[in-house]
Amino acid sequence: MQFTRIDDAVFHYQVIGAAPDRPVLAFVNALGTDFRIWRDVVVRLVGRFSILLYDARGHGLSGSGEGAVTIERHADDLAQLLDVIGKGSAIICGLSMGSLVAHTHPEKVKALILCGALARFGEPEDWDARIASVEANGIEALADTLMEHWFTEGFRVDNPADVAGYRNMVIRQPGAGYIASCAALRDGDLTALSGEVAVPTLCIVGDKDGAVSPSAVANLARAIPGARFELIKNAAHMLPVESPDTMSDIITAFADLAE
Ligand SMILES: O=C(O)CC1=CCC(=O)O1
Repeated sequence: MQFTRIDDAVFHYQVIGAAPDRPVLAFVNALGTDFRIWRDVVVRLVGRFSILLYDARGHGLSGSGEGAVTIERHADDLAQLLDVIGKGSAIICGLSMGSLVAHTHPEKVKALILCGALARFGEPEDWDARIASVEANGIEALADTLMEHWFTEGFRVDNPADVAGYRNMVIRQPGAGYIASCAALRDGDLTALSGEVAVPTLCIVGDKDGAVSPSAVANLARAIPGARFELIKNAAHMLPVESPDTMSDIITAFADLAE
């Protein structure tokens, strides 16, 4: 199956490499992306894990549903999707917005991998300005800036087709879904939850991340009891695209320790 209904929306998902003896590894997307961003990591990890990929509410081929979107609502969707595939809990790896979603339902989490993660992203007025900009001019007006945040200059010079493709991905996200998740990010603050995380946790960030500062991610790791921290060299925000070898090595080593 590739689609399922959760509450008021249809969700696009895939389970890859399912086997009863393999730990479940669920990937949770960043704002403005769909699950294709994980492809190069998934192909490296597929024999080791049962992998769940899905498009978040209002992204990719998943529907938006009605009403406001919050980080908690995104997390409820993930929790229900794990139930749909018959898995009570998983190692959850979230990128950016996905990192907030990843640790909102502790009962569903065996271990956490938080990539380009913060407990709170930006100031509310920045999100309001972004929402106003997308309402007025569409996502396309942001796309070049996003590419600079997502990818290092070296990657952009060496891989212009990939960058053009991911630019297409972001500008083709449903505008209403993108705006709804901007509002979720504006209102989402998991600072109080960070100190309560009780599962093995790894925080990862690229040293050239243009969306979050590596030192802020290091601070998040310090706030989470026992969390490890990894800085990936020569990488920006879109770690699974720019650094799939390093990402998959780090994920495998962490899962070995966490099991
Ligand atoms: O879109 C951005 O600016 C970076 C970002 C913040 C949360 C997220 O998922 O992406």
